[in-house]
Amino acid sequence: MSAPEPRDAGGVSSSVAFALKNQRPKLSFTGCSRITDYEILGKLGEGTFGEVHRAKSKKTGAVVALKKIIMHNEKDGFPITALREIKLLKLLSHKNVLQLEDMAVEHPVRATDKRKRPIMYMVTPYMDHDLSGLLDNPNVHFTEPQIKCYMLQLLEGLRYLHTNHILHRDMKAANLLINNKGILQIADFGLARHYEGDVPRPGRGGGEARRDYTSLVVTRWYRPPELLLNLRRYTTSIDLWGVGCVFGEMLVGKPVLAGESDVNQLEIIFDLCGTPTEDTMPGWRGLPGAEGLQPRPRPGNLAQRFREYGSGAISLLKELLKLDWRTRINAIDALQHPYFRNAPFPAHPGDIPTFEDSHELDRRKFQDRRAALPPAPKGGEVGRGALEGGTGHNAGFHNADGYGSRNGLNGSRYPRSRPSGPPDERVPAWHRERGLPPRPPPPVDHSNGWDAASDHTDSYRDRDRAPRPRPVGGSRPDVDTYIPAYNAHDRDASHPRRDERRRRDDWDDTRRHDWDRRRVDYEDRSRASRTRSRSRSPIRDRDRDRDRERDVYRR
Ligand SMILES: Nc1ncnc2c1ncn2[C@@H]1O[C@H](COP(=O)(O)OP(=O)(O)OP(=O)(O)O)[C@@H](O)[C@H]1O
Repeated sequence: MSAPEPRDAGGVSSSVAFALKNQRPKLSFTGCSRITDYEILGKLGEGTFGEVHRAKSKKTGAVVALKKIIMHNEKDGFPITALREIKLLKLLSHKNVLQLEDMAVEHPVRATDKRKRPIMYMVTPYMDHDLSGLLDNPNVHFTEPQIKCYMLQLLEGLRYLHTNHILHRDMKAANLLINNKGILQIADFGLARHYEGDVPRPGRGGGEARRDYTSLVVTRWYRPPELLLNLRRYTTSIDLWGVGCVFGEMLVGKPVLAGESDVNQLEIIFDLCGTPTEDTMPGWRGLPGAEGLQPRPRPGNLAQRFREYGSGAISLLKELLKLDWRTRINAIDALQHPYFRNAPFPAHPGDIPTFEDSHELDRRKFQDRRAALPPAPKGGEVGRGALEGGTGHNAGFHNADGYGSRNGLNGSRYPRSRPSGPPDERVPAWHRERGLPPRPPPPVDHSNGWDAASDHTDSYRDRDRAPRPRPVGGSRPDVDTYIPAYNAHDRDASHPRRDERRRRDDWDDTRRHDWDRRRVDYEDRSRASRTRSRSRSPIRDRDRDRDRERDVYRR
Protein backbone atom coordinates (compact mmCIF):
# COMPACT_ATOMS: atom_id res chain seq x y z
CA MET A 1 0.00 0.00 0.00
CA SER A 2 1.23 3.48 -0.76
CA ALA A 3 1.97 5.92 2.02
CA PRO A 4 -0.86 8.20 3.09
CA GLU A 5 -0.95 11.56 1.43
CA PRO A 6 0.71 14.38 3.34
CA ARG A 7 -1.85 16.53 5.04
CA ASP A 8 -2.55 20.16 4.41
CA ALA A 9 -0.05 21.76 6.73
CA GLY A 10 -2.56 24.17 8.11
CA GLY A 11 -5.33 21.65 8.66
CA VAL A 12 -6.08 19.94 11.90
CA SER A 13 -7.16 16.40 11.22
CA SER A 14 -9.16 14.38 13.68
CA SER A 15 -8.29 10.80 14.38
CA VAL A 16 -11.46 9.74 12.59
CA ALA A 17 -10.49 11.69 9.48
CA PHE A 18 -7.05 10.20 9.73
CA ALA A 19 -8.46 6.71 10.06
CA LEU A 20 -10.76 7.17 7.07
CA LYS A 21 -8.04 8.57 4.93
CA ASN A 22 -5.47 5.95 5.82
CA GLN A 23 -7.43 2.72 5.85
CA ARG A 24 -5.17 -0.15 4.94
CA PRO A 25 -6.55 -2.49 2.31
CA LYS A 26 -8.45 -5.24 4.09
CA LEU A 27 -6.30 -7.93 2.50
CA SER A 28 -3.16 -6.55 4.14
CA PHE A 29 -4.53 -7.50 7.54
CA THR A 30 -5.37 -11.15 8.03
CA GLY A 31 -7.72 -10.68 10.93
CA CYS A 32 -7.66 -12.83 14.00
CA SER A 33 -5.94 -16.18 14.11
CA ARG A 34 -5.62 -18.71 16.88
CA ILE A 35 -2.39 -18.99 18.79
CA THR A 36 -2.28 -22.62 17.68
CA ASP A 37 -1.75 -21.30 14.15
CA TYR A 38 1.72 -20.37 15.35
CA GLU A 39 4.58 -22.45 16.66
CA ILE A 40 6.34 -20.58 19.47
CA LEU A 41 10.12 -20.62 19.03
CA GLY A 42 11.42 -18.60 21.98
CA LYS A 43 11.24 -15.39 23.97
CA LEU A 44 12.58 -12.24 22.35
CA GLY A 45 11.81 -9.47 24.71
CA GLU A 46 9.90 -8.35 27.68
CA GLY A 47 8.19 -5.05 27.42
CA THR A 48 6.16 -3.17 29.95
CA PHE A 49 2.88 -4.61 29.06
CA GLY A 50 3.75 -7.86 27.43
CA GLU A 51 6.27 -10.44 26.44
CA VAL A 52 7.45 -10.78 22.89
CA HIS A 53 8.03 -14.24 21.40
CA ARG A 54 9.49 -15.47 18.17
CA ALA A 55 7.13 -17.79 16.34
CA LYS A 56 6.49 -19.46 13.02
CA SER A 57 3.20 -19.33 11.18
CA LYS A 58 1.97 -22.86 10.51
CA LYS A 59 -0.06 -21.52 7.60
CA THR A 60 2.59 -19.54 5.74
CA GLY A 61 5.88 -20.63 7.30
CA ALA A 62 6.74 -16.97 7.97
CA VAL A 63 8.73 -16.18 11.08
CA VAL A 64 6.92 -13.57 13.16
CA ALA A 65 7.03 -11.85 16.52
CA LEU A 66 4.08 -12.31 18.86
CA LYS A 67 3.59 -9.54 21.40
CA LYS A 68 1.50 -10.88 24.23
CA ILE A 69 -0.90 -8.34 25.67
CA ILE A 70 -1.06 -8.95 29.34
CA MET A 71 -4.15 -7.93 31.22
CA HIS A 72 -2.76 -7.12 34.60
CA ASN A 73 -6.17 -7.03 36.08
CA GLU A 74 -8.88 -8.93 34.29
CA LYS A 75 -11.51 -6.56 35.64
CA ASP A 76 -9.88 -3.64 33.85
CA GLY A 77 -10.35 -5.35 30.54
CA PHE A 78 -8.22 -4.86 27.49
CA PRO A 79 -5.45 -2.30 28.12
CA ILE A 80 -6.15 1.07 26.53
CA THR A 81 -2.50 1.38 25.50
CA ALA A 82 -2.65 -1.87 23.58
CA LEU A 83 -5.87 -0.76 21.92
CA ARG A 84 -4.22 2.46 20.93
CA GLU A 85 -1.16 0.69 19.60
CA ILE A 86 -3.26 -1.76 17.59
CA LYS A 87 -5.48 0.98 16.23
CA LEU A 88 -2.50 3.00 15.07
CA LEU A 89 -0.50 0.11 13.66
CA LYS A 90 -3.48 -1.05 11.66
CA LEU A 91 -3.53 2.31 9.93
CA LEU A 92 0.14 2.75 9.29
CA SER A 93 1.93 1.47 6.27
CA HIS A 94 5.49 2.48 5.60
CA LYS A 95 8.62 0.47 4.97
CA ASN A 96 10.26 1.97 8.05
CA VAL A 97 7.36 1.40 10.42
CA LEU A 98 6.69 -2.05 11.89
CA GLN A 99 3.55 -3.50 10.34
CA LEU A 100 0.84 -5.28 12.29
CA GLU A 101 -0.05 -8.35 10.26
CA ASP A 102 -2.46 -10.27 12.40
CA MET A 103 -3.87 -10.69 15.88
CA ALA A 104 -3.81 -14.11 17.52
CA VAL A 105 -6.02 -15.25 20.35
CA GLU A 106 -5.31 -17.84 23.02
CA HIS A 107 -8.44 -19.01 24.78
CA PRO A 108 -8.14 -20.23 28.35
CA VAL A 109 -8.18 -23.98 28.75
CA ARG A 110 -11.20 -24.64 30.90
CA ALA A 111 -9.81 -27.47 33.00
CA THR A 112 -6.48 -25.87 33.93
CA ASP A 113 -6.72 -22.09 33.49
CA LYS A 114 -7.77 -19.74 36.28
CA ARG A 115 -8.14 -16.82 33.93
CA LYS A 116 -11.41 -16.29 32.20
CA ARG A 117 -10.40 -13.97 29.43
CA PRO A 118 -8.44 -14.89 26.35
CA ILE A 119 -4.88 -13.63 25.81
CA MET A 120 -4.36 -11.56 22.71
CA TYR A 121 -1.15 -11.37 20.71
CA MET A 122 -0.10 -8.79 18.17
CA VAL A 123 1.61 -10.42 15.21
CA THR A 124 4.34 -8.50 13.40
CA PRO A 125 7.11 -9.62 11.07
CA TYR A 126 10.12 -10.96 12.93
CA MET A 127 13.02 -8.54 12.97
CA ASP A 128 16.45 -10.01 13.67
CA HIS A 129 17.60 -7.24 15.98
CA ASP A 130 16.66 -4.23 17.96
CA LEU A 131 19.19 -1.44 17.85
CA SER A 132 19.91 -1.63 21.56
CA GLY A 133 20.62 -5.37 21.36
CA LEU A 134 22.73 -4.88 18.27
CA LEU A 135 24.85 -2.20 19.91
CA ASP A 136 25.34 -4.48 22.90
CA ASN A 137 26.61 -7.32 20.78
CA PRO A 138 30.41 -7.25 21.07
CA ASN A 139 30.77 -8.87 17.66
CA VAL A 140 28.95 -6.09 15.86
CA HIS A 141 30.82 -3.05 14.65
CA PHE A 142 28.94 -0.30 12.92
CA THR A 143 30.57 1.56 10.08
CA GLU A 144 29.78 5.18 9.32
CA PRO A 145 27.95 4.30 6.05
CA GLN A 146 25.87 1.83 8.05
CA ILE A 147 25.00 4.46 10.67
CA LYS A 148 24.03 6.86 7.88
CA CYS A 149 21.86 4.18 6.31
CA TYR A 150 20.01 3.51 9.59
CA MET A 151 19.65 7.23 10.27
CA LEU A 152 18.10 7.86 6.87
CA GLN A 153 15.60 5.07 7.40
CA LEU A 154 14.77 6.28 10.89
CA LEU A 155 14.19 9.80 9.59
CA GLU A 156 12.09 8.52 6.68
CA GLY A 157 9.89 6.59 9.11
CA LEU A 158 9.58 9.60 11.38
CA ARG A 159 8.82 11.96 8.53
CA TYR A 160 5.99 9.62 7.55
CA LEU A 161 4.62 9.57 11.11
CA HIS A 162 4.87 13.31 11.64
CA THR A 163 3.45 14.15 8.23
CA ASN A 164 0.49 12.04 9.26
CA HIS A 165 0.08 13.77 12.62
CA ILE A 166 1.48 11.01 14.77
CA LEU A 167 3.79 11.54 17.71
CA HIS A 168 5.74 8.42 18.62
CA ARG A 169 6.72 9.59 22.13
CA ASP A 170 8.98 6.66 22.97
CA MET A 171 11.88 7.01 20.58
CA LYS A 172 14.78 4.87 21.80
CA ALA A 173 17.25 2.29 20.53
CA ALA A 174 15.23 -0.66 21.89
CA ASN A 175 12.22 0.44 19.85
CA LEU A 176 14.08 0.46 16.56
CA LEU A 177 14.02 -2.95 14.95
CA ILE A 178 16.47 -3.99 12.26
CA ASN A 179 16.54 -7.07 10.08
CA ASN A 180 19.34 -8.83 8.28
CA LYS A 181 18.35 -7.13 5.05
CA GLY A 182 19.49 -3.86 6.61
CA ILE A 183 15.93 -2.53 7.01
CA LEU A 184 15.15 -0.43 10.08
CA GLN A 185 11.60 -0.08 11.39
CA ILE A 186 10.14 2.03 14.15
CA ALA A 187 8.22 -0.11 16.64
CA ASP A 188 6.31 0.15 19.91
CA PHE A 189 3.42 2.54 19.43
CA GLY A 190 2.15 2.08 22.99
CA LEU A 191 2.75 5.76 23.77
CA ALA A 192 2.07 7.13 20.32
CA ARG A 193 -0.85 9.41 19.70
CA HIS A 194 -2.51 11.60 17.17
CA TYR A 195 -1.05 15.11 17.04
CA GLU A 196 -3.25 18.09 16.45
CA GLY A 197 -0.70 20.72 15.54
CA ASP A 198 0.59 21.65 12.12
CA VAL A 199 2.73 19.07 10.43
CA PRO A 200 6.42 19.98 10.13
CA ARG A 201 7.42 22.03 7.11
CA PRO A 202 10.85 22.49 5.56
CA GLY A 203 12.91 25.06 7.40
CA ARG A 204 10.33 25.50 10.14
CA GLY A 205 11.60 23.10 12.82
CA GLY A 206 8.84 21.52 14.84
CA GLY A 207 6.48 24.46 14.49
CA GLU A 208 4.01 25.31 17.21
CA ALA A 209 1.64 22.99 19.02
CA ARG A 210 -2.07 23.72 19.40
CA ARG A 211 -2.82 22.02 22.66
CA ASP A 212 -1.41 20.39 25.74
CA TYR A 213 -0.39 16.78 26.10
CA THR A 214 1.07 14.93 29.02
CA SER A 215 4.76 15.56 29.55
CA LEU A 216 5.18 12.14 31.15
CA VAL A 217 6.29 10.43 28.00
CA VAL A 218 9.57 9.22 26.50
CA THR A 219 12.01 7.00 28.38
CA ARG A 220 14.28 9.21 30.44
CA TRP A 221 17.57 8.78 28.57
CA TYR A 222 15.87 9.91 25.38
CA ARG A 223 13.65 12.59 26.89
CA PRO A 224 14.12 16.14 25.63
CA PRO A 225 14.79 19.03 28.00
CA GLU A 226 11.41 20.65 27.39
CA LEU A 227 9.63 17.54 28.66
CA LEU A 228 11.95 17.30 31.65
CA LEU A 229 10.91 20.89 32.35
CA ASN A 230 7.26 19.93 31.97
CA LEU A 231 6.34 21.65 28.74
CA ARG A 232 2.94 20.33 27.77
CA ARG A 233 2.43 22.13 24.51
CA TYR A 234 5.10 20.14 22.78
CA THR A 235 5.51 19.23 19.15
CA THR A 236 6.87 16.53 16.88
CA SER A 237 10.34 17.81 17.79
CA ILE A 238 10.30 15.65 20.96
CA ASP A 239 10.85 12.64 18.69
CA LEU A 240 13.76 14.38 16.96
CA TRP A 241 15.58 14.77 20.26
CA GLY A 242 15.28 10.99 20.64
CA VAL A 243 16.72 10.57 17.16
CA GLY A 244 19.69 12.70 18.27
CA CYS A 245 20.21 10.45 21.29
CA VAL A 246 20.02 7.34 19.11
CA PHE A 247 22.44 8.88 16.59
CA GLY A 248 24.94 9.63 19.35
CA GLU A 249 24.43 6.12 20.72
CA MET A 250 25.24 4.57 17.35
CA LEU A 251 28.39 6.70 17.10
CA VAL A 252 29.80 5.97 20.53
CA GLY A 253 28.22 2.56 21.13
CA LYS A 254 26.37 3.36 24.32
CA PRO A 255 23.60 5.69 25.45
CA VAL A 256 25.01 9.21 25.47
CA LEU A 257 22.67 10.74 28.04
CA ALA A 258 22.20 8.02 30.64
CA GLY A 259 20.80 10.09 33.49
CA GLU A 260 20.18 8.46 36.83
CA SER A 261 17.20 10.64 37.65
CA ASP A 262 15.25 13.37 35.95
CA VAL A 263 17.25 16.10 37.64
CA ASN A 264 20.49 14.37 36.74
CA GLN A 265 19.19 13.94 33.20
CA LEU A 266 18.81 17.70 32.86
CA GLU A 267 22.26 18.23 34.29
CA ILE A 268 23.95 15.96 31.79
CA ILE A 269 21.96 17.52 28.96
CA PHE A 270 23.24 20.93 30.03
CA ASP A 271 26.79 19.54 30.20
CA LEU A 272 26.45 18.43 26.60
CA CYS A 273 24.35 21.20 25.07
CA GLY A 274 25.10 24.10 27.38
CA THR A 275 23.01 25.69 30.07
CA PRO A 276 19.87 27.17 28.53
CA THR A 277 19.68 30.90 27.98
CA GLU A 278 16.95 33.04 26.46
CA ASP A 279 18.91 32.73 23.20
CA THR A 280 19.36 28.98 23.13
CA MET A 281 16.01 28.02 24.66
CA PRO A 282 13.64 30.98 24.59
CA GLY A 283 11.01 30.84 27.28
CA TRP A 284 12.66 28.07 29.25
CA ARG A 285 12.51 30.06 32.48
CA GLY A 286 8.74 30.12 32.25
CA LEU A 287 8.38 26.34 32.04
CA PRO A 288 6.84 24.80 35.15
CA GLY A 289 9.84 22.58 35.80
CA ALA A 290 12.32 25.45 35.62
CA GLU A 291 11.01 27.14 38.72
CA GLY A 292 13.78 27.34 41.28
CA LEU A 293 16.35 25.78 38.97
CA GLN A 294 19.74 27.48 39.09
CA PRO A 295 21.88 25.42 36.75
CA ARG A 296 25.58 26.11 36.79
CA PRO A 297 26.48 28.02 33.60
CA ARG A 298 28.49 26.00 31.09
CA PRO A 299 28.92 26.29 27.35
CA GLY A 300 28.31 22.64 26.41
CA ASN A 301 30.90 20.19 25.20
CA LEU A 302 29.13 18.41 22.34
CA ALA A 303 31.66 19.42 19.70
CA GLN A 304 34.52 18.33 21.94
CA ARG A 305 32.96 15.02 22.89
CA PHE A 306 32.09 14.06 19.34
CA ARG A 307 35.07 15.63 17.61
CA GLU A 308 36.41 12.36 16.29
CA TYR A 309 33.27 11.79 14.22
CA GLY A 310 33.80 14.83 12.08
CA SER A 311 32.09 18.14 11.52
CA GLY A 312 29.17 16.66 9.56
CA ALA A 313 28.12 14.37 12.40
CA ILE A 314 28.62 17.14 14.95
CA SER A 315 26.54 19.55 12.92
CA LEU A 316 23.63 17.10 12.55
CA LEU A 317 23.86 16.11 16.20
CA LYS A 318 23.73 19.78 17.23
CA GLU A 319 20.62 20.29 15.13
CA LEU A 320 18.90 17.25 16.62
CA LEU A 321 19.95 18.01 20.18
CA LYS A 322 18.97 21.66 20.09
CA LEU A 323 17.58 22.90 23.37
CA ASP A 324 15.06 25.11 21.59
CA TRP A 325 12.29 22.76 20.56
CA ARG A 326 10.87 25.32 18.14
CA THR A 327 13.98 25.45 15.98
CA ARG A 328 15.16 21.87 16.48
CA ILE A 329 15.55 20.34 13.03
CA ASN A 330 12.58 18.37 11.72
CA ALA A 331 12.75 15.03 9.90
CA ILE A 332 12.26 16.62 6.47
CA ASP A 333 15.25 18.90 6.90
CA ALA A 334 17.39 16.31 8.67
CA LEU A 335 17.05 14.04 5.64
CA GLN A 336 18.60 16.84 3.55
CA HIS A 337 21.50 17.41 5.93
CA PRO A 338 24.92 17.52 4.23
CA TYR A 339 26.08 14.70 6.55
CA PHE A 340 24.26 12.28 4.29
CA ARG A 341 25.60 13.77 1.08
CA ASN A 342 29.27 13.70 1.99
CA ALA A 343 31.65 10.76 1.96
CA PRO A 344 31.57 8.19 3.33
CA PHE A 345 28.16 7.85 1.69
CA PRO A 346 25.27 6.00 3.30
CA ALA A 347 25.32 2.25 2.72
CA HIS A 348 22.48 0.58 0.85
CA PRO A 349 20.48 -1.60 3.25
CA GLY A 350 21.31 -4.69 1.18
CA ASP A 351 25.04 -4.05 1.56
CA ILE A 352 25.00 -4.15 5.34
CA PRO A 353 26.40 -7.44 6.65
CA THR A 354 24.17 -9.83 8.55
CA PHE A 355 24.63 -10.33 12.26
CA GLU A 356 23.56 -12.93 14.78
CA ASP A 357 20.15 -12.14 16.26
CA SER A 358 20.52 -9.42 18.88
CA HIS A 359 17.67 -8.25 21.05
CA GLU A 360 17.60 -6.38 24.29
CA LEU A 361 16.99 -9.64 26.07
CA ASP A 362 20.27 -11.01 24.73
CA ARG A 363 22.20 -8.52 26.78
CA ARG A 364 22.96 -11.05 29.46
CA LYS A 365 24.36 -13.42 26.84
CA PHE A 366 26.62 -10.68 25.53
CA GLN A 367 27.67 -9.70 29.00
CA ASP A 368 28.68 -13.27 29.77
CA ARG A 369 30.75 -13.25 26.63
CA ARG A 370 32.43 -10.06 27.71
CA ALA A 371 33.01 -11.26 31.23
CA ALA A 372 35.11 -14.07 29.81
CA LEU A 373 37.65 -11.57 28.53
CA PRO A 374 40.95 -11.22 30.33
CA PRO A 375 41.25 -8.16 32.52
CA ALA A 376 43.49 -5.38 31.31
CA PRO A 377 46.49 -4.32 33.29
CA LYS A 378 46.24 -1.03 35.06
CA GLY A 379 47.25 1.93 33.02
CA GLY A 380 47.22 0.16 29.68
CA GLU A 381 44.21 -1.64 28.41
CA VAL A 382 44.67 -4.89 26.62
CA GLY A 383 45.16 -4.32 22.97
CA ARG A 384 44.08 -0.73 23.00
CA GLY A 385 47.34 1.04 23.39
CA ALA A 386 48.12 3.74 25.84
CA LEU A 387 46.65 6.46 23.71
CA GLU A 388 43.18 5.06 23.40
CA GLY A 389 42.21 5.77 26.92
CA GLY A 390 42.92 9.41 27.40
CA THR A 391 44.22 11.03 24.31
CA GLY A 392 43.09 8.77 21.53
CA HIS A 393 39.80 8.47 19.79
CA ASN A 394 37.73 8.82 22.80
CA ALA A 395 39.56 11.59 24.43
CA GLY A 396 37.16 13.78 26.22
CA PHE A 397 34.27 11.45 25.84
CA HIS A 398 33.32 9.76 29.04
CA ASN A 399 36.78 8.59 29.74
CA ALA A 400 36.26 9.41 33.31
CA ASP A 401 32.62 8.64 33.57
CA GLY A 402 33.19 5.09 34.58
CA TYR A 403 30.79 3.87 31.98
CA GLY A 404 33.30 2.85 29.44
CA SER A 405 32.19 2.02 25.98
CA ARG A 406 29.40 -0.31 25.26
CA ASN A 407 30.83 -1.54 22.09
CA GLY A 408 34.32 -1.69 21.10
CA LEU A 409 36.33 1.04 19.62
CA ASN A 410 34.71 3.27 22.03
CA GLY A 411 33.91 6.46 20.48
CA SER A 412 34.72 4.80 17.29
CA ARG A 413 33.25 1.56 16.24
CA TYR A 414 34.39 2.38 12.77
CA PRO A 415 37.11 0.13 11.55
CA ARG A 416 39.33 3.04 10.57
CA SER A 417 41.40 2.99 13.72
CA ARG A 418 41.66 -0.77 13.75
CA PRO A 419 42.04 -2.01 10.29
CA SER A 420 42.28 -5.67 11.14
CA GLY A 421 41.41 -8.22 13.74
CA PRO A 422 38.44 -8.49 16.05
CA PRO A 423 38.85 -5.32 18.04
CA ASP A 424 36.21 -5.63 20.65
CA GLU A 425 37.08 -9.01 21.97
CA ARG A 426 40.12 -7.34 23.41
CA VAL A 427 38.38 -4.59 25.25
CA PRO A 428 38.46 -5.45 28.90
CA ALA A 429 35.19 -6.62 30.33
CA TRP A 430 35.05 -3.89 32.93
CA HIS A 431 35.43 -1.26 30.31
CA ARG A 432 32.03 -2.00 28.91
CA GLU A 433 28.73 -1.02 30.37
CA ARG A 434 30.24 -0.82 33.80
CA GLY A 435 28.77 2.08 35.61
CA LEU A 436 25.90 2.62 33.23
CA PRO A 437 22.95 3.08 35.48
CA PRO A 438 20.22 0.49 35.10
CA ARG A 439 18.10 1.20 32.06
CA PRO A 440 15.29 3.52 32.96
CA PRO A 441 11.79 2.16 32.80
CA PRO A 442 9.58 3.49 30.04
CA PRO A 443 7.71 6.63 30.94
CA VAL A 444 4.47 6.69 32.79
CA ASP A 445 1.74 7.76 30.51
CA HIS A 446 -1.47 8.95 31.97
CA SER A 447 -3.02 9.88 28.74
CA ASN A 448 -6.42 8.99 27.58
CA GLY A 449 -7.79 8.31 24.14
CA TRP A 450 -6.13 10.26 21.43
CA ASP A 451 -9.05 12.52 20.77
CA ALA A 452 -9.62 13.86 24.20
CA ALA A 453 -9.17 17.52 24.84
CA SER A 454 -6.28 16.97 27.15
CA ASP A 455 -4.47 13.83 28.00
CA HIS A 456 -3.73 14.78 31.51
CA THR A 457 -6.84 14.02 33.26
CA ASP A 458 -7.97 10.53 32.78
CA SER A 459 -6.98 6.96 32.99
CA TYR A 460 -3.43 6.16 33.71
CA ARG A 461 -1.72 4.01 31.28
CA ASP A 462 -2.11 0.35 31.83
CA ARG A 463 1.64 0.05 32.05
CA ASP A 464 1.31 1.58 35.47
CA ARG A 465 -0.81 -1.20 36.67
CA ALA A 466 1.74 -3.84 36.03
CA PRO A 467 2.94 -5.62 39.13
CA ARG A 468 6.35 -4.12 38.78
CA PRO A 469 8.20 -1.35 40.50
CA ARG A 470 6.54 1.93 39.74
CA PRO A 471 7.92 5.39 39.44
CA VAL A 472 7.63 6.76 42.87
CA GLY A 473 7.94 10.47 42.45
CA GLY A 474 8.25 10.71 46.15
CA SER A 475 10.21 13.03 48.24
CA ARG A 476 13.37 13.48 46.34
CA PRO A 477 13.92 15.59 43.33
CA ASP A 478 15.60 12.69 41.65
CA VAL A 479 13.09 9.95 41.67
CA ASP A 480 10.14 10.90 39.57
CA THR A 481 10.43 8.52 36.72
CA TYR A 482 13.13 6.35 38.08
CA ILE A 483 12.81 3.44 40.38
CA PRO A 484 14.70 4.57 43.41
CA ALA A 485 17.15 2.55 45.40
CA TYR A 486 15.86 2.73 48.92
CA ASN A 487 19.17 1.53 50.17
CA ALA A 488 22.32 1.72 48.20
CA HIS A 489 22.86 -2.02 48.57
CA ASP A 490 19.51 -3.05 47.23
CA ARG A 491 19.32 -0.82 44.25
CA ASP A 492 19.69 -3.74 41.90
CA ALA A 493 17.10 -5.72 43.70
CA SER A 494 14.69 -2.84 43.59
CA HIS A 495 15.18 -2.34 39.91
CA PRO A 496 16.00 -5.53 38.17
CA ARG A 497 17.35 -5.10 34.73
CA ARG A 498 14.89 -5.62 31.98
CA ASP A 499 16.35 -9.02 31.23
CA GLU A 500 16.28 -10.10 34.84
CA ARG A 501 12.72 -9.12 35.52
CA ARG A 502 10.61 -11.94 36.71
CA ARG A 503 7.94 -13.30 34.53
CA ARG A 504 4.79 -11.29 34.77
CA ASP A 505 2.76 -14.44 35.30
CA ASP A 506 4.33 -14.87 38.74
CA TRP A 507 1.45 -12.96 40.14
CA ASP A 508 1.57 -13.78 43.77
CA ASP A 509 5.26 -13.35 44.32
CA THR A 510 5.38 -10.22 42.29
CA ARG A 511 2.45 -8.67 44.06
CA ARG A 512 3.98 -9.37 47.42
CA HIS A 513 7.24 -7.91 46.20
CA ASP A 514 5.42 -4.85 44.93
CA TRP A 515 3.56 -4.45 48.19
CA ASP A 516 6.80 -4.57 50.13
CA ARG A 517 8.25 -1.96 47.87
CA ARG A 518 5.30 0.32 48.33
CA ARG A 519 5.58 -0.04 52.06
CA VAL A 520 9.26 0.95 51.95
CA ASP A 521 8.32 3.69 49.56
CA TYR A 522 5.72 4.97 51.98
CA GLU A 523 8.20 5.01 54.82
CA ASP A 524 10.72 6.67 52.61
CA ARG A 525 8.25 9.36 51.62
CA SER A 526 7.13 10.02 55.16
CA ARG A 527 10.73 10.35 56.31
CA ALA A 528 11.47 12.71 53.46
CA SER A 529 8.35 14.75 54.01
CA ARG A 530 9.39 15.28 57.63
CA THR A 531 12.76 16.49 56.42
CA ARG A 532 11.12 18.64 53.82
CA SER A 533 8.91 20.44 56.25
CA ARG A 534 12.03 21.30 58.20
CA SER A 535 13.88 22.78 55.24
CA ARG A 536 11.98 24.05 52.25
CA SER A 537 13.61 24.84 48.95
CA PRO A 538 12.14 25.91 45.64
CA ILE A 539 13.32 22.70 43.97
CA ARG A 540 11.70 20.61 46.64
CA ASP A 541 8.52 22.63 46.31
CA ARG A 542 8.55 22.06 42.59
CA ASP A 543 9.00 18.36 43.02
CA ARG A 544 6.33 18.17 45.64
CA ASP A 545 3.94 19.86 43.24
CA ARG A 546 4.92 17.43 40.52
CA ASP A 547 4.33 14.50 42.83
CA ARG A 548 1.01 15.83 43.93
CA GLU A 549 0.02 16.18 40.34
CA ARG A 550 1.04 12.62 39.59
CA ASP A 551 -0.97 11.31 42.49
CA VAL A 552 -3.99 12.96 40.97
CA TYR A 553 -3.32 11.11 37.74
CA ARG A 554 -3.00 7.86 39.55
CA ARG A 555 -6.45 8.10 40.94
N1 LIG B 1 8.73 -7.68 15.50
C1 LIG B 1 9.71 -7.92 16.36
N2 LIG B 1 10.78 -8.67 15.99
C2 LIG B 1 11.77 -8.94 16.83
N3 LIG B 1 11.83 -8.49 18.11
C3 LIG B 1 10.82 -7.74 18.55
C4 LIG B 1 9.71 -7.42 17.71
N4 LIG B 1 8.85 -6.66 18.43
C5 LIG B 1 9.41 -6.50 19.64
N5 LIG B 1 10.59 -7.15 19.73
C6 LIG B 1 11.51 -7.24 20.89
O1 LIG B 1 10.76 -7.07 22.09
C7 LIG B 1 11.19 -5.89 22.79
C8 LIG B 1 9.98 -5.21 23.46
O2 LIG B 1 9.01 -4.89 22.45
P1 LIG B 1 8.11 -3.59 22.54
O3 LIG B 1 9.01 -2.41 22.73
O4 LIG B 1 7.19 -3.57 21.40
O5 LIG B 1 7.31 -3.91 23.88
P2 LIG B 1 6.87 -2.90 25.03
O6 LIG B 1 6.08 -3.70 26.00
O7 LIG B 1 6.17 -1.76 24.47
O8 LIG B 1 8.31 -2.50 25.56
P3 LIG B 1 8.81 -1.23 26.40
O9 LIG B 1 8.48 -1.55 27.80
O10 LIG B 1 10.30 -1.21 26.15
O11 LIG B 1 8.14 0.00 25.87
C9 LIG B 1 11.88 -5.03 21.72
O12 LIG B 1 12.87 -4.19 22.30
C10 LIG B 1 12.51 -6.09 20.83
O13 LIG B 1 13.73 -6.56 21.37
